[in-house]
Formats: sequence, C-alpha cells, structure tokens
Amino acid sequence: MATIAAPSKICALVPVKRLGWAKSRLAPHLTTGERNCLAEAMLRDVLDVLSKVPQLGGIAVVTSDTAVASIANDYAAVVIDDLDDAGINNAVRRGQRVLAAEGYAGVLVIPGDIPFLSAQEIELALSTLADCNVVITPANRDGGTNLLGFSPPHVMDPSFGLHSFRRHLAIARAMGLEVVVLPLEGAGHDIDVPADLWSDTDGPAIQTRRLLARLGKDVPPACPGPTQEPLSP
Ligand SMILES: Nc1nc2c(ncn2[C@@H]2O[C@H](COP(=O)(O)OP(=O)(O)OP(=O)(O)O)[C@@H](O)[C@H]2O)c(=O)[nH]1
Ligand SMILES: O=C(O)[C@H](O)COP(=O)(O)O
Repeated sequence: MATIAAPSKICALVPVKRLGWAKSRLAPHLTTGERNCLAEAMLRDVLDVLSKVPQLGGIAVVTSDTAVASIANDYAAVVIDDLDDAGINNAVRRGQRVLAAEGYAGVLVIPGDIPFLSAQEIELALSTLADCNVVITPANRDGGTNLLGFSPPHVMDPSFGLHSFRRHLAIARAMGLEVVVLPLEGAGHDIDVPADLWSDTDGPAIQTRRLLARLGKDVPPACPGPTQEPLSP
C-alpha cells in the first residue's frame, strides 16, 4: 500500500467486495451486469464526495477486486488488499489495523452503497468524531449502520450485520466509550433492496441517478399511489 499523507487526521475507510458479487438482494430486479454497474456507480459517487472533503486525512478502499482498485485510483484513494473476502467486518478490521499503523487519529467507515451522502454530512461526522470515540449514523430504514467513526482507529471492533445500529451502540456504551448517534438523511440511505432504488432523498448520487434513469429501473415507493382499478363500464 502506498504511504498515506497527513496521518494525524481521520481516514475514510471504504470496504468494497467484488463487483461481480455485489447487491445480491437486488437480483430479482436487476441482472448481474446491472448490479455490477450499480455497485460501480454508487462507489464512484461515494469516492467523488469523499475526494471533495479537505478535512479528511486520506481515503482507503479495502478490496480484493482489481476493477475496484482501479476505480479507487481514479479518486486518489489508496487500496488495502482484502486478502480473504471474509465479509465486511473482517475487511473493516483489516483497514483499522493498517490505518492505525499508519498513525491515523481515527477512521470513518463508509460503505460503498450510500451514494446519497454529501460532503457536508462527512464534514459533520468528522467534526463530531473530533470530540468523542465513536460516531454512528443509523440506516434510515432497516436498523443497519451507514457511517461508523472510530477514534482512535481500533477503539472497538465493527459488528455490521442485521440490526447493527443497536448493537454498535450497545457495544460502545458497554465499553464506556464516548458515543454520538448522528442521523443523516443522505448518508442514511443505502441501497440494499429494490424499494431503496426509488428515492426522494436529497444528495448528489450523480452516477447512480444517471445509471438508474438509463436502465429505467428506478422503482416506485414502497407504498405506491392509488391502485389501478378497472374502469366501470
Ligand atoms: N472488502 C469487503 N467489502 C465488503 C464485503 N462484504 C461487504 N462489503 C462491502 O460492505 C458494504 C455494505 O455491504 P452490503 O450492503 O452487504 O452490500 P452487498 O454485500 O453488495 O449486498 P448483498 O449482496 O445484497 O448483501 C458494501 O460496500 C460492500 O461492498 C467483503 O467481504 N469485503
Ligand atoms: O450492518 C449493516 O448495516 C449491514 O451489515 C451492512 O449494511 P447493509 O444494511 O447495507 O447490508
């Protein structure tokens, strides 16, 4: 891995699994090729936003996919090899170890599937993390965790998975860490299931919106408007 500049600051840590394996929960709605393109578009949106936040000390992508590594290079992010592809928690722990060794003051874990995040939201997460040990942004919809900040980088282990927001909060509190819950509209919107593709969420998501419009795949909200009743004769 290349040496990262400004190690006293907080580094963004973006775990990304192989594009060909991405977004399996969207399989009923998108082909494998479409999911591959969506994963790339979301990642580009995330990295584009991160590259516009000067307060970040660096951007690191943990992946074992050479295509993802090449995208990371487009945004001057460094690549940490995800040697074993053993899930998001393993990838994050690996990033924590590497970035702690590089001397970073903290890490902000940012999944590659939150394209609606904004630079202002990242700035707010960073300034919040300057005064505590753990920052947690819950997913808007499913009880997950969309941003997870640690200061110092290995202050606690990640525990992503079902209902991870409550679990992260409970672990941090049980450890006596200073923890702040930071709800954020854009960063809180991840794309996991077909209903997540439709959005009135603010936030740039430029590549993602463009791709979905091109595919004609943006879907209506979970609660659609009036059903189409057959017309009376
Ligand atoms: N490096 C790495 N990243 C991972 C791994 N598993 C998940 N991620 C990333 O973690 C983030 C959140 O993952 P998920 O929401 O579960 O995304 P996903 O695995 O593509 O979606 P599903 O297949 O539907 O579960 C995404 O950026 C993923 O690429 C892994 O084994 N290694
Ligand atoms: O803890 C979580 O939120 C999940 O493991 C990762 O996020 P997801 O909701 O996008 O799958």
